Amino acid sequence: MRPLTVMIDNDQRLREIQRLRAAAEADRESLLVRLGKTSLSSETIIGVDGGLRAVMQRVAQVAPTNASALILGETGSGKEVIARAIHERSHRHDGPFIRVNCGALPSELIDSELFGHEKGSFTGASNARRGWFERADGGTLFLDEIGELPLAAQVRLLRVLQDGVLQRVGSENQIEVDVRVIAATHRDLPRMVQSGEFREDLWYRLAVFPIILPALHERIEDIEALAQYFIERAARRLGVPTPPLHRQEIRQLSDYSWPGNIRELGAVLERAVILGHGRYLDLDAALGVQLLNPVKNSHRASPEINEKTTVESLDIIISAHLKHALTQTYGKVDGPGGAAKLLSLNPNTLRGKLRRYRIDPAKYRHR
Ligand SMILES: Nc1ncnc2c1ncn2[C@@H]1O[C@H](COP(=O)(O)OP(=O)(O)OP(=O)(O)O)[C@@H](O)[C@H]1O
Repeated sequence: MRPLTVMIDNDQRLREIQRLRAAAEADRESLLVRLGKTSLSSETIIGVDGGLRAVMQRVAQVAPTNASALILGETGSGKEVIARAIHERSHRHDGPFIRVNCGALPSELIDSELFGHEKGSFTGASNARRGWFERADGGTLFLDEIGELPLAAQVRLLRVLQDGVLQRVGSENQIEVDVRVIAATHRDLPRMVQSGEFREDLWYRLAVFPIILPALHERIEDIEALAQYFIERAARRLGVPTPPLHRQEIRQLSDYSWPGNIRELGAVLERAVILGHGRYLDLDAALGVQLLNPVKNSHRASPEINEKTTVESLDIIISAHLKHALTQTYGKVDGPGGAAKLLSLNPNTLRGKLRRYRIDPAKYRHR
């Protein structure tokens, strides 16, 4: 009979493996949703004639080849959109496009997830399973957040890329796969190579064709078109009329630093459409929430702070705060339940502020 402690260890390990499998399964579910109709087709890439012109030229050069591509860019800057564009413009466009988030793979399951496993090859492997490489056969495998892949997995990935064959976990058989790999990361891979966190041979293999995606603050010329696109999309989704986008609002969007890039822009504009009930864009309030979020803004806020942006940001925050109070009081300024009481301000002082920030309380009465 086995000692009790060993049995407990095994049980715990099995439970842990099952938990990890469930987590991987959940990630796969979200992946499949992304592969479906929520995915963005290349038709809607904004900026192809603007800030993405050089990137799209690179896409056109690399797409018809079978070369690996490496997309480098900040979080939310559109790396997946570009990976998909390469796939759609390649001769593999009828094949699968599969995105795997390397950062979300539990380290114990990386091999099994990428290369598959045979039945009984490890505790919990009750069935044989094809890995993502096999599933992407004839198509493109998009390895997102490649910088998160542990060194041991990097070695095995390199081997598959070089030889075009893989072995499932627990099998001696070599399986041939025809997969084009596109990798992406927001991390500084060359620095990781220097520090030994990323293998140099894999870097050379992947970086055959690097594509550097500009951050949103480096392609301000696209802000208006992107904003218009996101406003229309939000209005359509919410079933409300499309509110107009004014010059002053475009300026306001252009002045912000966008640490979360295009994803953040989309979220801010959706919030602005919601807050303005489709009648107008409540950009002050939508951006106010963003500016009050110190975590998201911290990494780029400091070098850009100067007197002008600080004063402007403060104005935006105060104005958002006043609007928020008026939303809660349905436009009532003084008396019981009024915004003055809520803000502990003298009603005349509040009226002065509302005039200064050109806020009309009447606009909030209908809500
Ligand atoms: N050029 C573009 N035109 C329109 N929408 C875009 C464009 N680029 C990105 N988006 C949208 O912005 C959001 C973020 O894009 P995407 O997921 O491709 O960024 P990412 O760089 O891969 O992000 P992460 O680093 O988090 O993986 C998505 O909703 C995408 O549809």
